[in-house]
Amino acid sequence: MIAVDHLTKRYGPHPAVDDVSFRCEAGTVTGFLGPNGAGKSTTMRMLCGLTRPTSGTATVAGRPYRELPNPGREVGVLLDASAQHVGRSGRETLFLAARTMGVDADRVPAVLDRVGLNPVAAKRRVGAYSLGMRQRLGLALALLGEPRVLVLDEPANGLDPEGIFWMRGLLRDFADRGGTVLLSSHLLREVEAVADRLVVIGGGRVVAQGGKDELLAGAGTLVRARDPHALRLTLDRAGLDATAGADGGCVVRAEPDAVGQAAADAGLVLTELRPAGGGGLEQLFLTLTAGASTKEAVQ
Ligand SMILES: Nc1ncnc2c1ncn2[C@@H]1O[C@H](COP(=O)(O)OP(=O)(O)OP(=O)(O)O)[C@@H](O)[C@H]1O
Repeated sequence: MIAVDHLTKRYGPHPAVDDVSFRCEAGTVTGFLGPNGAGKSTTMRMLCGLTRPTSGTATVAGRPYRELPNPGREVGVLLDASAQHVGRSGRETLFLAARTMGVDADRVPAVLDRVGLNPVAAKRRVGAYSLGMRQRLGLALALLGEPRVLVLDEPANGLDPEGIFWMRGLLRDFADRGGTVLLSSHLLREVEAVADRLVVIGGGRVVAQGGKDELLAGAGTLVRARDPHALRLTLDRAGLDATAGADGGCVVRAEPDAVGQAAADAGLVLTELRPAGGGGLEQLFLTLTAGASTKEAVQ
């Protein structure tokens, strides 16, 4: 289990992470989403003892990471796949990590196989690996100690579509066997496919969290009118809270019935009216993080 409570990190006057709290339970995959610079990596680094919080706490299995007696046996961490020693082979990297963690070296071939690094690839120097191969090796390192918790920052970076599909299966299987996964990703469709719960962060603060289905269901109403300006005025006058969505539409925090009625009362011609969650996670993400830098975040 992961518990993050009122976690805050300031660099100078502005908080990179601002009073963030969430839980990740056993048996679930939690998708951690946010635009560039939202504070995802900083939160994960604090969770893994790499960055000291200004205030608040983060624990794995009930303890701060730095107090875990053998952290690799409790939590598998993949924060930066390019941080591996380039002069060693993948196999050597894993053998060394196994010795450090007190894991039986016999586990190494099985873990290599699990992440899809074949014996030829495993003997090559990491310096010659593609980013996708480094991600697989990073995942192998994370899984080596048979932890119950995985913390993965952008693990799909550099993976091809087949690799992304494979990783989705691996994470789902890990959670279905009772593991806990916290996963940050820019690939919203992948997160949508694998996550049970979502934590959405923007400008260092949690803007939404909860079950994926529940968040998608409560995403409000997407409405478009022939005259967008008149629509905004009408929604304002009706006291309906609206955010400009993608492509000139508005996402309104109200049921379609209330939005349609307000438009009809004002004699507006609507070209679209539907639950916003029908647009999936991408639409929800854009709505929740509107105003923050989302340009690079949606792929
Ligand atoms: N060591 C540091 N010193 C100063 N500012 C930092 C440092 N690390 C992060 N920041 C700032 O904190 C904010 C959050 O950064 P962070 O890397 O956590 O965001 P992110 O959500 O992981 O973004 P991305 O998706 O682009 O990786 C950014 O404004 C960033 O510039």
